Amino acid sequence: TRSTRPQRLLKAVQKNATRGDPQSVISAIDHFCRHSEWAMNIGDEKVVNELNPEKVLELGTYCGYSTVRIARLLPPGARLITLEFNGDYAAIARQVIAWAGLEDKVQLVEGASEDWIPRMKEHFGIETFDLVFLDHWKDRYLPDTKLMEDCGLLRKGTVLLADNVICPGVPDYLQYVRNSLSYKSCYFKSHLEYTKAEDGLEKSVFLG
Ligand SMILES: CNc1ncnc2c1ncn2[C@@H]1O[C@H](/C=C/CNC(=O)c2cc(-c3ccc(F)cc3)cc(O)c2O)[C@@H](O)[C@H]1O
Ligand SMILES: [Mg+2]
Repeated sequence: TRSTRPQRLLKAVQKNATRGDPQSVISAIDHFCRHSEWAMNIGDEKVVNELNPEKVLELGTYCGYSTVRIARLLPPGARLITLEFNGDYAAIARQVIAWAGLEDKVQLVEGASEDWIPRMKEHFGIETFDLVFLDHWKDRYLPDTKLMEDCGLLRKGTVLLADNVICPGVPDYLQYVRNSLSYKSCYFKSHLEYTKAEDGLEKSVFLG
């Protein structure tokens, strides 16, 4: 059978990127997807650099591209937990993350966000997160945010960074974080990967 797109992405990484060099993994994936640098969501790097997070949660790993982009900026000892419930994608992402040499900063959990968010304390000993990157099914951003609130995983100052708030768009989530008294929210205009369409990230700080 024909290889899948994620399998071809992994091959491109193994062929064109240098083991242990996260930037070369990012460039190999950018090239594979015909991204161009200016189209990238540089918002995620700005937020990570400013925040210096110790504990990061990513919802929706896919092939691990944003995982590598974020994990490579983390200080030593910091940890990124990324949740992916599609076994094929999780298998590819594991190899992409390993190729980047970031496996000791990243914990990929194969499972659904709604099942694992309530288990962060007892399973990973995590009380609260410093940064959460939302990039999974768009209709799940809001329920999972409310679940994280209910599980006490957000502390005063926790940053939620949501991808694709314009395209494909997450209207219910945006309405919530922009109108809730518990968040201070702002929008990073960016471009949608692959195209020149406008997209953007929403950065929302939990106020406790
Ligand atoms: C619901 N709980 C969940 N728990 C764990 N993993 C979950 C998950 N939901 C989804 N996932 C996983 O996240 C990933 C889903 C991502 C959804 N993303 C998009 O649809 C998306 C779509 C576009 C896009 C935009 C424009 C366009 F024309 C075509 C595509 C751009 C993006 O940046 C996107 O992130 C998959 O790997 C899926 O298996
Ligand atoms: Mg996305």
